[in-house]
Amino acid sequence: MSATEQDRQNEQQRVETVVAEISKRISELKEQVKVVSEDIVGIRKHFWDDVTVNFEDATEAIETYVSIKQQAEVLSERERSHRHALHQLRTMQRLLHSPYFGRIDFREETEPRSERIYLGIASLLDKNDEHFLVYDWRAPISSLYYDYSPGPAQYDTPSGVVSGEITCKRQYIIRDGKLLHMFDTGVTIGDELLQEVLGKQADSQMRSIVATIQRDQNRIIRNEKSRLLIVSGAAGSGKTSAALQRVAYLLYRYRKTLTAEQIVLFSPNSLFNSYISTVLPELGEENMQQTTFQEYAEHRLGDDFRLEDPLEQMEYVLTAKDQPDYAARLAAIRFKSSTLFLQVMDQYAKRLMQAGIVFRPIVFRNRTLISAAHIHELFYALDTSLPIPNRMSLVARALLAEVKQLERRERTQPWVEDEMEMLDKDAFAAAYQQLRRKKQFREDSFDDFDREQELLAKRIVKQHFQPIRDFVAALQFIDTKATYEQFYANPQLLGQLLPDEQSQIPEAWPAICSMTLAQTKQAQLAQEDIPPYLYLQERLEGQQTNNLVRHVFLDEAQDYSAFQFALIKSLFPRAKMTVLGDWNQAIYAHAFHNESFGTVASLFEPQETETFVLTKSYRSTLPIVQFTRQLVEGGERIEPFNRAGLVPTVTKVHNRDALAKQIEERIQKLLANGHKTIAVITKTAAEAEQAHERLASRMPIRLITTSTLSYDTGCLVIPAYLAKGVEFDAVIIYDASSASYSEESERKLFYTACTRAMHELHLYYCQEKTPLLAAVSADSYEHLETDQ
Ligand SMILES: Nc1ncnc2c1ncn2[C@@H]1O[C@H](COP(=O)(O)OP(=O)(O)OP(=O)(O)O)[C@@H](O)[C@H]1O
Repeated sequence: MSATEQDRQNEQQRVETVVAEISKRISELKEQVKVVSEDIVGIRKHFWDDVTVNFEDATEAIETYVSIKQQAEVLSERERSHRHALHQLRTMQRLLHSPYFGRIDFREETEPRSERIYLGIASLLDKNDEHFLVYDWRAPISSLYYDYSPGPAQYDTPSGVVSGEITCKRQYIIRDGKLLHMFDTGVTIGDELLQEVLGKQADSQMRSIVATIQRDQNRIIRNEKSRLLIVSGAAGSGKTSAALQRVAYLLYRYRKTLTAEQIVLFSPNSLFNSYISTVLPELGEENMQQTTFQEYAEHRLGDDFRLEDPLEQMEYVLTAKDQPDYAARLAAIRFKSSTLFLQVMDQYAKRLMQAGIVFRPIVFRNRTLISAAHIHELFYALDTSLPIPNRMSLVARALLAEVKQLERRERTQPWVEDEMEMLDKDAFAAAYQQLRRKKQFREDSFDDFDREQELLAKRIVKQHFQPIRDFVAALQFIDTKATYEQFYANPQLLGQLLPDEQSQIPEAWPAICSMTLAQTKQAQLAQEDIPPYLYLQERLEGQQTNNLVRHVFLDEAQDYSAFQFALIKSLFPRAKMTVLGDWNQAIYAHAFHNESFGTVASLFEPQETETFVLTKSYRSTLPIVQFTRQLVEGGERIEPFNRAGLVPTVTKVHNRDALAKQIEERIQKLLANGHKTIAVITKTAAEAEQAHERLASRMPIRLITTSTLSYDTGCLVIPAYLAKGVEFDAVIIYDASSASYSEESERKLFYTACTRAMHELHLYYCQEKTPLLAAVSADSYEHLETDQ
């Protein structure tokens, strides 16, 4: 069935009817919000007028209590109703702009006629609250729209499967109450609307995709069964989009039991957090909690160590190749992030059950009150089959009892008397008052000088001992740092802890050990040491788990090490996990030898796990995807979305000055072509600074660094690893010469940078172009050479 002019007129009329209904609701809701807020102000103002306060006897007091309670309930009911009306009002305001985006005509098997289902970002009932003028895109019936072409179709409902036939499927672009376009579609969500959406200019914030969710993405969004959902997808295939619409779906599906605070998204960096932060509010939902692994590590270890940032580590890997310990450091990064090392740490923790944990003594005024050896003895006297954290709690309990004894004995120490003499009048008066108060319940006299002295001593010692009690309760007698260091102090130990003798250990292990110790001695922890350190800490002190969180999302999951997966899983024992990533974008050194989601999959039972693969790339034009997919192994499996555009260019320039001039000219052209966000992507932060310096004298351009929290449209210079997950209208690769991208290990970073482009991609190089372009066929880009 194709859309005729008559159809179009009917549809425009329907839009107008629905918009009129929405406008009416908006006025009603505005009035309601006004009335309710006036009520609230009134109740708050006159709260006590309607309450009879009388505490003369128990009956009166109860009546007073009941009357206050009633009044408070009226107030909180009004407040609830205000929140509800406001929420409804906001939803209606969002619908007013574009009330729906799709329609299916569905005839249930048992019905003679089909029903028209219009889909929008929220539900709208007619004025009698009987029929849906618009269905929420997350309603069970709406899945038909995403999953089927016209023909036989079915959907799940809580009471079973409903089968029937889709007789028409239509898409609309409605803006400000005007029907701009409509398309009838045969296949899933037709190309026209996607073309329209994807052809737009990039924003500094991500947009929702509910109008054009593809079938494969819908399966991810609506999956409810798996404890672990793994999504492996090409650059630009909509992994992040699917994750965010999934959050919105879950909040709708479980709206009675699930709140946004019970969902946590781990993302690559703060810039990315701000990039995605508008999607859920656009859909009328609150944002989930957003964090990064580094933020979590800072929270746990930030007081004890200066933690290296993942981006500092990255900058080192990319720029410190000439340093003498570079090879050892790289080996350390890879080894310490591997599953093998996770097993080694596990073995180490098991061995610590029998012997070897280092303890801190309990020291008071430079005197050892309880020696480390004594704590060691207490700990290892306990049943060795008990988990370490349980034994630690028992030790803490025993220590607190000992501290109590010691505290009593301490009262007779000369320093206490000295301190008493130093007490000023006020302190004496306070002690006296305290004694007086206590005296009411005692028989002996408060005049008793000795007793006053005794109580003052008790008070003084108690005050001084409080930090000791805190120290014990916080298990600070465990010296995790020394226990971690002890593992490196004896490089031979590793051999004894390997799960099997064939395991490969780095040749540079002794050097790695010294390097690690040199850092920890200065209270610094390298990025690769953070997960194993945290892991050991958890094994010694016990988990700091969060039982409230029900869903954890890990975006850019290829950047997580085996350790990080294991830690995150154990932190949220009651949560389902959605893990999304692309191995072609595994830019961190620890990921080079860890090319699958096997590690994370092994954390759950196979029957609890489902894996989805997204192969179609939506972000970039056809020529850009045809270019970028040749950069990576297996790239032929990446399917471009058929959107026309200019072929990428690769331009040779003579020197750095010429480079800046050429880039400036390119940017002017891009701006003239209507592109809004243009990113000059460099390999490193150091290079970004240099590029910015050269370009900033020629045009307004912003430098993005690790401390940038958000960005606006415009021109920017950004290092590749900060551009992760983000996209731009046009990308300029600042220096694609062989001097810059020379190593195979930089391929993924280079690929990540190039795949940030939506509409145009331009690469520049001096002298030789990078060997990473060798496999790219010459007809997939335009080679340009300048005479400058
Ligand atoms: N179904 C869709 N409809 C419209 N746009 C889509 C759809 N799927 C993806 N996109 C668009 O494609 C672009 C890339 O999506 P997204 O960032 O979610 O991909 P990704 O797989 O996370 O990418 P990367 O791994 O490269 O960061 C975004 O602009 C997104 O809006």
